[in-house]
Amino acid sequence: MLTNTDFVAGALALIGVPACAFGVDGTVMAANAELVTLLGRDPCGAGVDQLFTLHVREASVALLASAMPGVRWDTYLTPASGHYFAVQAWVKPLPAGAQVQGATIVFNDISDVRRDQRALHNALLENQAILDSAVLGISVVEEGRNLHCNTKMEELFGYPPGGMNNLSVQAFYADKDAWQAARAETMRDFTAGRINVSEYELVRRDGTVFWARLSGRPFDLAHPRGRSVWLVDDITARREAAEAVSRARDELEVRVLERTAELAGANALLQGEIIERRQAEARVHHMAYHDSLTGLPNRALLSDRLDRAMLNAQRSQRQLAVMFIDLDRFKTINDSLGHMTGDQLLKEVANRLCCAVRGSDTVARLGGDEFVVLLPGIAAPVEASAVAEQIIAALDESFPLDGRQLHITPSIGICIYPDDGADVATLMRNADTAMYHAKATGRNNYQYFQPVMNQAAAQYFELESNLRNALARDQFSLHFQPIIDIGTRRLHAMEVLLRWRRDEHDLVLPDSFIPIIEDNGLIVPIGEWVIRQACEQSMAWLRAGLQPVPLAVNLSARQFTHGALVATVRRILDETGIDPALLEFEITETALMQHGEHTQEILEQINAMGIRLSIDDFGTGYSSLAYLKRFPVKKIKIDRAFIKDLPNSAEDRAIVAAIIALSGSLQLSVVAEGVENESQYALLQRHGCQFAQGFLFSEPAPDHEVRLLLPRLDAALA
Ligand SMILES: Nc1nc2c(ncn2[C@@H]2O[C@H](COP(=O)(O)O[C@H]3[C@@H](O)[C@H](n4cnc5c(=O)[nH]c(N)nc54)O[C@@H]3COP(=O)(O)O)[C@@H](O)[C@H]2O)c(=O)[nH]1
Repeated sequence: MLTNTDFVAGALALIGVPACAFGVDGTVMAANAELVTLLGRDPCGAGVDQLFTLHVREASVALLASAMPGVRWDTYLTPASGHYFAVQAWVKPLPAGAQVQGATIVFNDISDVRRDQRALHNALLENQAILDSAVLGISVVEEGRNLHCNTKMEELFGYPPGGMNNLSVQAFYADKDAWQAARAETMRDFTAGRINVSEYELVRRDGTVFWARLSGRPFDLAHPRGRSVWLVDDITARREAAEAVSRARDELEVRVLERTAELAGANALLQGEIIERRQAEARVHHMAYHDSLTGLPNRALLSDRLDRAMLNAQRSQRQLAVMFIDLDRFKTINDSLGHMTGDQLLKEVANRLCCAVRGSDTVARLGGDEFVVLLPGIAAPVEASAVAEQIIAALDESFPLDGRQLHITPSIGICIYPDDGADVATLMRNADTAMYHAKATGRNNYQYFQPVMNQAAAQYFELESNLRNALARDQFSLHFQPIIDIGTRRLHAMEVLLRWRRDEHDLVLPDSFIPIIEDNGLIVPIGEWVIRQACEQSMAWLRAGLQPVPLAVNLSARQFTHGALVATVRRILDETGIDPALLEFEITETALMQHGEHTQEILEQINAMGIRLSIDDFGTGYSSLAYLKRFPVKKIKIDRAFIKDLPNSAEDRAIVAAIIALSGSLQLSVVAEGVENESQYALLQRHGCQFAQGFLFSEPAPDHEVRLLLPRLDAALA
């Protein structure tokens, strides 16, 4: 028979969710299978309170006791396993007419719901924890309003907790324009399905600003205008640092540019200096090996080339020639016409020398008027003769310089390698010796070196060296040679002739030393000494009561053209007090002709002082009386070469007669030199020659002899 309890159990079985029924005494009367499964045990017979987990048991029993119809509450059951799980309990009392009194409890398993709730809760807690611990400001924005945000965001903007909620985002921008620009940019990115990342200067609650990096994205990229989440980072420090870095980089860049420019400048300067230095080195090198005036190789380069040429000649079994060239009387031109003209002449000479030799030959200048020509690889010494002749011919033509026609001749010394020397020094020395020999043999010629020349050269150098001290040692003296009036055979004048007493026994005649002192320039101080000495002698005769006669002093070409001559003579006249009428200067016609207008000028100045001028050695040079007419010359002296054979040579007689006749017509007095016998004297007298000089009357003699020829002043007055 079916009991009421069976009926209740049958009803419970139909419910389909865990359920049970309990009586008024609180004992479970029936439980369906779902509940038994859920609990893992059959609760029937046990107290209903035992269904519930301990911590909710009391509360649940209280609710059951209230027997409120339809009471529902969430509670926990404790299954056999010991785990509890969430259920919603729904109590319904058994109907009042029922045979059993009690109530049913239907359980709704809400453990999943609870788990989900818990998970959600945990997720929310997690999110909150994340939001609260985030170092970035995070906010949710909708329709331009900040719905809510994290603490960091509030800190960033200086708001109290919740103070930013529902605020318009515009409030965070400096002005409306900035905000609208940001919105437009955001919409552009969101619409394109991108997150928006931007940097703006935002405003805090207190009005201060800071630089923020914003990164926003819509919750749903498909709805760009919907809710969005924003991350905000204060990047002021980073920007300042970046700006500082940028400034520093800019400064660095500027500094680098400046330094680069500086370095470029310095580099350019350096390059310039390197070029300049190279040029200077090249110049120095050129200067070291070339003559600055003519550009020709100098002694150093010549030595080098000579060295190489000797090696080549040795290898090729050939010879070479060294030609030492000295320009005759160049110093006279230099002294008289000045260094500028002298330099010009040297340059022209250099050109002509270069033209006279082959390209493979070397023309060098050693200095002054000394040149050397090196002929490498000659087959025989005679080849040097051909070159020497070409050089003489090349210089033969006059040099038009400064409106003058200058003439210069070379003296050339030649020596041959290996016969005359096997090293540079010996070859140069021997060529030089040969050159001196060429000078001694009349200049304007060439001479090959011969060993015997060394002896002559040694003598020459000894002489030259002694001459340098002769003036200081008072070794010079004057001799005087009378010039006789042919008509009366009485003393007319005296020529002053220099003598050198080299030692006690050795009286040296001028022909042996005048050319040397002309060459080395000593003629200028020695010549001055002669003029002064002659003037003093004349004054001494006067003081001795003798009637002085005019003294004829020889002037060499070099002395004549020396710039200081006129001033020197004037000073001597002043200092000695001699009457200028008692002084005559004899100049060779060659010396006169050499310097054209310059000569004219000097002659006129001398003439203006009252000193007479005569032409010495007439007939040996240009012999142009017409030309001489231009000069203030009073007398000519016929060279003794024409007098010597006068009695026997019709030709000489004709020449002498012509000179005397022409001189007469030009109102020039004539002196015949070198008259040694009466025949010559008679002939000269017959041809109307006024004056004569020669051994027939007297050889040159010292003062103490010639003063005997001078009339006494008192006798002359009587
Ligand atoms: N610039 C200077 N030149 C000078 C000076 N003193 C002399 N000289 C020149 O030296 C040359 C030689 O002079 P010297 O040896 O004195 O010979 C002179 C006479 O001794 C010589 N003479 C004179 N008469 C005769 C003669 O009858 N027979 C002969 N064989 N010789 C004779 O002639 C020389 C003088 O000649 P000149 O001068 O041409 O009148 C000589 O050229 C001097 O000029 C000086 O101080 N400065």
